[in-house]
Amino acid sequence: MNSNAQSGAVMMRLGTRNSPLAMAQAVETKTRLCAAHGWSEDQVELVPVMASGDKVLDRPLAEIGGKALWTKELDVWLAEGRIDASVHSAKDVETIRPNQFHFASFLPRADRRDALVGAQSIAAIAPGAIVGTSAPRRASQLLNLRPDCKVVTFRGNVATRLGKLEAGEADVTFLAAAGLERLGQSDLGNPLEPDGWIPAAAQGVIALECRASDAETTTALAAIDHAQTRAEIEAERALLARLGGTCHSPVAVLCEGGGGSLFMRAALFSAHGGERVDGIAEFTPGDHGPVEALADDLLTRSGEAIRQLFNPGQ
Ligand SMILES: NCc1[nH]cc(CCC(=O)O)c1CC(=O)O
Repeated sequence: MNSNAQSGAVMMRLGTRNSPLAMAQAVETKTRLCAAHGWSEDQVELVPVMASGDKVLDRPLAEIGGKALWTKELDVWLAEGRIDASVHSAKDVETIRPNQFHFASFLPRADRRDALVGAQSIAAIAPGAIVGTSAPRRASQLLNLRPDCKVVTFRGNVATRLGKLEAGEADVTFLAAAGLERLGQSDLGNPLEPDGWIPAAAQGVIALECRASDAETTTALAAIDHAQTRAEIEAERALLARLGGTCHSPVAVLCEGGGGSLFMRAALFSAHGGERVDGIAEFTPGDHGPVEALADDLLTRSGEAIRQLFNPGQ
């Protein structure tokens, strides 16, 4: 960060992926930073960085390297000091991160739900419909509820996926309601209530990472941290860490609550949705004992078809 506070000096360089959704998230971050610190627009510089995850679009992320493909270029830029902080979709950030970085801020959580595009509800999907998704959690959860559906790989940014739907490559797809909202396209999706459909860990949240050694940036970012969101995301990530979940692991988790108590529901699925294990936990923010106990209990109750998709203890 630039310690020279003179008017007009760039105070922070924010690295971001260059997809339209990532850019919208970076703009939101910049707006919040300027409001919190009284900086003008040109005092926060957005630095778009092309991520490998945006280059290879013909294969599922889980096959080509997982969530690291969203972070590795930004990580290099951050480590080399070419940017002061990275803007991430919290859901896309691997469970285990380099020690030299830390999450200095989580912005207030937006809509956490998945939305269905092309059908009103899971029950309303036409029998035998083709559903486009590359997310193991979405595919397995869908097949658990609707074994008659056929899942096909669907990657690319939001516009690409909507284009594939338009072109008839699938009848239905899922998109994060938060993503549609940030792109001004909420009207396209039908959000699914968490009672019947559990979203992904950290969905709907923008996370800001900086170098742990950079006290100035850490302090500046802390001004826009949202405590409730942090409590939820840290708990959801603690569950993933305890499960040893990877991008191949169909795990759904949602944490909500307030007033000093958080409530978590989670489910694990087998690859084709034939098996499913559900559980809940209640805990106080920061006390992840019950969350870890939930992870252990879910794996204990799981059969081999689910357990083989997780690496607990790693
Ligand atoms: N993996 C892609 C991705 N990462 C974050 C979002 C949406 C925004 C969010 O969840 O914060 C999306 C798109 C989607 O799942 O439809």
